[in-house]
Amino acid sequence: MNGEPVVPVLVVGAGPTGSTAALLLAGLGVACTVVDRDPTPFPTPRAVHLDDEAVRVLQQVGLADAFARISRPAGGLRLLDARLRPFAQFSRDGPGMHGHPRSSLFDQPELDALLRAELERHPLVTVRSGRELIGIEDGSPVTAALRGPRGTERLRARVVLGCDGAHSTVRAAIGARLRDLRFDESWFVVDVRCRAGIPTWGGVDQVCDPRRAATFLPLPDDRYRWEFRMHPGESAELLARPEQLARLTAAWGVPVTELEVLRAAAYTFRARIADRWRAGPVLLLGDAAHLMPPFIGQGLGAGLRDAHNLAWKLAWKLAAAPQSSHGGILDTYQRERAPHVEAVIRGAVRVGRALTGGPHTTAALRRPLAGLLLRVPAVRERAQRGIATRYPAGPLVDRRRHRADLPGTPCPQPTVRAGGRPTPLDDVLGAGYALLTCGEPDPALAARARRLGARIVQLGTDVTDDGALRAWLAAGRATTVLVRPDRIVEASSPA
Ligand SMILES: O=C(O)CCc1cccc(O)c1
Repeated sequence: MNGEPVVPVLVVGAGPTGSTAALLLAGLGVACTVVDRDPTPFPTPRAVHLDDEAVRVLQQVGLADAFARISRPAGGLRLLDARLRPFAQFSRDGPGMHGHPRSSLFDQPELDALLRAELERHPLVTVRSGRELIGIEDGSPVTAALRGPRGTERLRARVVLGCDGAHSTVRAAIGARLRDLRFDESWFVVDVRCRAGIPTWGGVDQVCDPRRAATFLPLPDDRYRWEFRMHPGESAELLARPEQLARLTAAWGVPVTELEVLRAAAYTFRARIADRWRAGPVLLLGDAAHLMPPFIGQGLGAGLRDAHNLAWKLAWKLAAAPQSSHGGILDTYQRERAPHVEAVIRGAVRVGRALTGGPHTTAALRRPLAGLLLRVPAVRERAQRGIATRYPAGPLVDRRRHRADLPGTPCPQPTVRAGGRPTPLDDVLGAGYALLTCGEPDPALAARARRLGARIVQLGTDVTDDGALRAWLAAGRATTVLVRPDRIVEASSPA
């Protein structure tokens, strides 16, 4: 066993979070072995929504165009009463700050196929499907025991990433516990094809009916998803019967005979967060670290943000790059991600309760109350904005320099002109650190950028844009920002 080669990173779980983590790492020159329990990607749809910041992560692994082809931009979220009459709408029209549609709906098996093909193509990634992790032995390197087609195999790795979902074996192996954020509801999830089409406005509909809360999502092409809150005593088998399905979907006006059911299953929507995301070289990402109800469509996006936050830090750690100021770089992973994810989970729970909870009297009040609340500009602005990442101050988020608003938040990605051609900003920033400036950075920041090997991007010379970047810098009282490889601003120079 000791003569066996040691792989730099073992990724457990080839779902979108694990696959994206492996591709990000491979893009940074780190070889990964990805193992998955299932011999082939899981064929049924699960996640259906990503926001623009999450699609920007897919862009970093070269999949933004392919994702655009398999997804449809969504108009936003509407709240409907029990008779499907809209009473509030949160629009996600127009380009977001990340250079992608602010809301996209897709069918997960298609995303899985894109990611799997990319993994298979990458010379630094090895995929070993049909192998289930059964244990991890501490040590340096770590030894993972895998049950595979030829019995138990052992694999040694410098780092193990647990991307193995809600029932994570890696989580159990490091003794992490899930903290309960108090949401447990059983919902019936039905994915269908309807060749005749179901009339939609192009966004997500949330039916705020306490007797039968429901969500309706128009996926690409002729696919659709319904989610119905289940009543005590109901089962997926019962609700999947044609007469029950006809009753549940009647308000949408489609004969049940027009529906081809792709999947009908009961799900328990939960809100949980792991108390520790790392034990030495073993780390948790995605559903292994956190679970949230789907009411704001942020579950998978949180996993992709985890991968984005961690991959470059891990690459630096493994390369022992000259980041002497970044000692304990892996400690920043949970410190940054956990508060953000917890806020998102709590937001999803609040939305779920507000939209679908409570007795009939609450439902009667919901409509006028939503109307009133949405007249308050701050509330409206907050609801329209959706989820915005903001990491706390720490070793990689420097808010000490001046009254800095930008550190800890993402740098926008407009299309800029570079070398005479329209180019997404991230292509100009490159895969490492970048210093984006429209003035003279203060000497300390410039020196830090040099130490980090940052690419210097001068606004107005190297790139020009329509003024959005200057406006963003000015609003953040900055002339220069040091942008991390995950596009989060680490530090800024005052204006
Ligand atoms: O807020 C949005 O624009 C989308 C919300 C959404 C996405 C997916 C499921 C869901 O219940 C809501």
